[in-house]
Amino acid sequence: MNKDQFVVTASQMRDIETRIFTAGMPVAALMEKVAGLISQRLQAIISPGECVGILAGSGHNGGDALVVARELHFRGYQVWIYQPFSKLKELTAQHFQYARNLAIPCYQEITELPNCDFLIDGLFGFGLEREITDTIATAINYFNAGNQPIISIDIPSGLHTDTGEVLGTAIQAQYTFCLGLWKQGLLQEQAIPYIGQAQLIDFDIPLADIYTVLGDSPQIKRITSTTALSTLPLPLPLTTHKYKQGHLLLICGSRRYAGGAILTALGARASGVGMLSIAVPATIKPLLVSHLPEALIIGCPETETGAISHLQLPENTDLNSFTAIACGPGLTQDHPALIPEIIQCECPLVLDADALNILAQIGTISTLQQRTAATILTPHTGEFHRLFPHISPLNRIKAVQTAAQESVAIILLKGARTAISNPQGHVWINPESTPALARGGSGDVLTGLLGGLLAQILTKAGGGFWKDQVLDQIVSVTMNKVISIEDIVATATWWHSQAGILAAQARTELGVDAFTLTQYLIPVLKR
Ligand SMILES: NC(=O)C1=CN([C@@H]2O[C@H](COP(=O)(O)OP(=O)(O)OC[C@H]3O[C@@H](n4cnc5c(N)ncnc54)[C@H](OP(=O)(O)O)[C@@H]3O)[C@@H](O)[C@H]2O)[C@@H](O)CC1
Ligand SMILES: Nc1ncnc2c1ncn2[C@@H]1O[C@H](COP(=O)(O)OP(=O)(O)O)[C@@H](O)[C@H]1O
Ligand SMILES: [K+]
Repeated sequence: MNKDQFVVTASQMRDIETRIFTAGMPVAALMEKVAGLISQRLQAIISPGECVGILAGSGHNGGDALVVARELHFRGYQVWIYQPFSKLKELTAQHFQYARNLAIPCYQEITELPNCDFLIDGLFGFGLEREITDTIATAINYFNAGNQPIISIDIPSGLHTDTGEVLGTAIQAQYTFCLGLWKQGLLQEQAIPYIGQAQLIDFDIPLADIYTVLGDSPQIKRITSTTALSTLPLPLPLTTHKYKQGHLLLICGSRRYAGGAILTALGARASGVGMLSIAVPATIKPLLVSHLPEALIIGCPETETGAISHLQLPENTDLNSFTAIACGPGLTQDHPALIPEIIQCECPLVLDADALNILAQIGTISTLQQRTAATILTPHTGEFHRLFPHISPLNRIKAVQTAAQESVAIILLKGARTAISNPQGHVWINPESTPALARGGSGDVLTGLLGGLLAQILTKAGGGFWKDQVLDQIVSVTMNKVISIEDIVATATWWHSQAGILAAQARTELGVDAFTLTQYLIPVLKR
């Protein structure tokens, strides 16, 4: 089984490690196995004959590094060791003694160090708990200032394993080889500048130990292509028809921000949703019709400034006629009374952009208390702060958990590492994205895509069921598996960022405007 989706804190990793050792695996044997795998990975990056500097700490992260030093020495690399500590853990001390007896040059002062082509960072792993100061801090800053690439073992030394916070100073790695299971800190936004390209080294931790420590339904998970694809509504049932593929209502746009409505609608189009209705101010109806001939465009009465002033739905239709509703992009805040009207709907509701700004004005928690079905809020950091001013966004994982619990909504906090939490604190983190998405309008595309996916999967699940399950957010048991609303939110997030990555590969990071992004959504699935 792929262990890519699990995420651990330092204390959980230590518990798992203890179980393995108690079961009989010798500590030295595990270190030997792990370091062997690291050495193999390194040999794919570094050519024999090149010079490798090994930075060894006092704990088992240093032990790993010293075994790597020995292996590379025998494989024909020129190796030296920097080991400035006077007291080492026993196993680490043994490996250090053997390396010295092999005549691998060892140094305690940075001023003595020869040049090298690569540095291997084994100073600290998940055992680092306090600030790095003095000699070691100076050394880390010295290594960062050099121009040789650094490869970190387990986590860049200096990062807090859980929060990704820099404890004094930290190694800026080109590669990070995370050992066994992904550490939570590597998924925090503040750690990104230090990690480089991250890879997991699977060293066969028994699944039973993982589940014993993390629980049968782990609280924090990484979104992977496998987890995301398993939630997509593919293949379509052979005998389906358009009303069985979901009916999404978008409420978006204004005379001032007509483009936001188009981008949201193009995101929804790519989701494959069966029926798409779009409520916009009447003035921009012809524009929407010309871009989306397949959608039902509902022209609504508008304010003097060109914002929707009242939702005028077609005859025999009310908000509960739709499988899902997504609202917000391009609305403006000119007519706040629209949001209390929409909040009353009994179907899942996505609120984004100006809908969130209005929600913050009229009271986030008191307004959401009126909801009888699932609500999904998709703020970026600024909107998050307006909605939940008392929650610190520094530890984004904790922040989404707290916000979701307080608001009884699913919170999707956008950013370079988008984090999603349901009210019970189950979190998904999107580990792969691209700064090419940091452009106006790309969030609108996500809102449409998410709305369309929700409508489709909820319909497929038979509808109705979820209405009684607001707290559990469980959609249904389809194809022998439970799909919860937050799983659908995670899938939309993954799809959106993969489209950004694919578009950036084809067109560079500068070539991913929001319209272009919509054109890469379907190619992600073809790939
Ligand atoms: N789990 C697994 O399955 C496996 C784990 N493995 C490896 O073990 C690593 C964890 O090893 P670990 O527990 O020995 O801790 P690690 O991070 O090496 O160092 C902590 C040491 O540093 C010291 N120290 C702390 N802060 C300091 C500071 N600010 N400034 C100065 N010193 C400071 C502290 O000593 P102290 O001073 O507190 O006595 C302590 O001794 C893990 O990341 C992975 O690489 C693999 O080998 C096998 C599979
Ligand atoms: N540095 C980044 N790396 C990866 N993804 C990013 C980055 N910056 C922004 N994004 C993504 O781009 C989108 C921007 O959304 P948002 O801020 O709502 O923009 P807009 O409101 O203009 O549409 C989000 O999905 C976010 O996760
Ligand atoms: K390290």
